[in-house]
Amino acid sequence: MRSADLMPVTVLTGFLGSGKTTLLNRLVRQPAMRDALVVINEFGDIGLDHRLVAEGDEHSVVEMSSGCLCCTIRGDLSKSVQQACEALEREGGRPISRMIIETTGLADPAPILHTLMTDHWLAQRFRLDGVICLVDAANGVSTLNAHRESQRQAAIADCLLITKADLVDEPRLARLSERLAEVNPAAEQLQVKHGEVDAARLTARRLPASGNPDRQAEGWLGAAAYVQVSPAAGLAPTPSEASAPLLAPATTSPLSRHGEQIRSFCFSVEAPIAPEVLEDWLDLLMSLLGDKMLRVKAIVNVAGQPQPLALHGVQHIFHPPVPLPAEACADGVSRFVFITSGVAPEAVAQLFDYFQAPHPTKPPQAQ
Ligand SMILES: Nc1nc2c(ncn2[C@@H]2O[C@H](COP(=O)(O)OP(=O)(O)OP(=O)(O)O)[C@@H](O)[C@H]2O)c(=O)[nH]1
Repeated sequence: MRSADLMPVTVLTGFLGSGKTTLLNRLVRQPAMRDALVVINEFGDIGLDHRLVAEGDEHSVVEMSSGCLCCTIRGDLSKSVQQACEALEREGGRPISRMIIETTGLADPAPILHTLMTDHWLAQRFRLDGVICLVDAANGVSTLNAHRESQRQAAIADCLLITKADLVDEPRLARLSERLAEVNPAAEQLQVKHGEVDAARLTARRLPASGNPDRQAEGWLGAAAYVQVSPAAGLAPTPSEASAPLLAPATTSPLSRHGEQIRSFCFSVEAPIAPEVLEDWLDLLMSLLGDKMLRVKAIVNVAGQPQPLALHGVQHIFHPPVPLPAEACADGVSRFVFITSGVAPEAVAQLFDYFQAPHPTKPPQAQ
């Protein structure tokens, strides 16, 4: 099945009490979400959230409450979705056309995206449309500072929804907005009150499908918002990083003040990239550092290919590449956005140089 034919999945994430259920309740009432399958993951013995979600076909809401989707019950996602689809079919219900997954407040979204990409049944039917992260305006900054999960949720998102904006003043909102831009410079930020948002706004940053306009691909990548890194020199290392092992996380960064060090950057390559260089480089990066790769997005000019390719990876896995219209990479520059947990940009740049070099000698030392 072509990527464009797969059903879109929206992952709704956000820390405890950030307003996910409130938002979902509003979303499912909108015509654009009429045919959505809603998966609600709750933690604890008594799941309540699903009861709060608006009426609708009983099979269009799937509750998963025996554990957290990102750790213990990943395999159950596929089974539960499959059962819901079969039940709808058996009972003549409306076929679904998209899925929304509400994660628990403590979930790390990366393993959930990984499951969507690697589970055979799911990957044949669904594609990630976007990750929406809700951040509570009243507690957002302190939550980001105190909880690694909250930083990861914000870092990986395509769109950041600042909820409960009615509870705080403008300076406080501005501080939160700045902090979020540190963690995730490319994500669009929207303010939401009591879950009121147009569903169409949340689906505007999806992974481009063949034939989509190039502007959409550009928006999806958001490359311009990141620290820029290029091959050969990479970024000049700071004195403390210069003597550190290449693949060890760097110790100093403006983003390392609070808990986990999220490092995101855009690596650009001007000349077309030979397919074997691309494959070897990404294979090695993902096998050495996959668990630190929260998200990788790229639009690549591959040597000998008439169309640029969109790549999308999470942890050790990449989606099948999606060919884009030539205009999506009009300047011929390949751009890779890396959102990582502590991966130094130099590691990415130097590994690329190694594979790009005509007579490589020895790969850089992994730690
Ligand atoms: N004032 C105000 N309250 C809000 C807003 N959005 C949500 N709330 C309230 O915040 C509380 C938590 O909202 P939920 O939607 O349950 O949050 P959640 O993210 O689903 O919570 P968990 O499932 O516990 O992680 C509820 O009492 C909501 O009514 C908002 O924009 N403004």
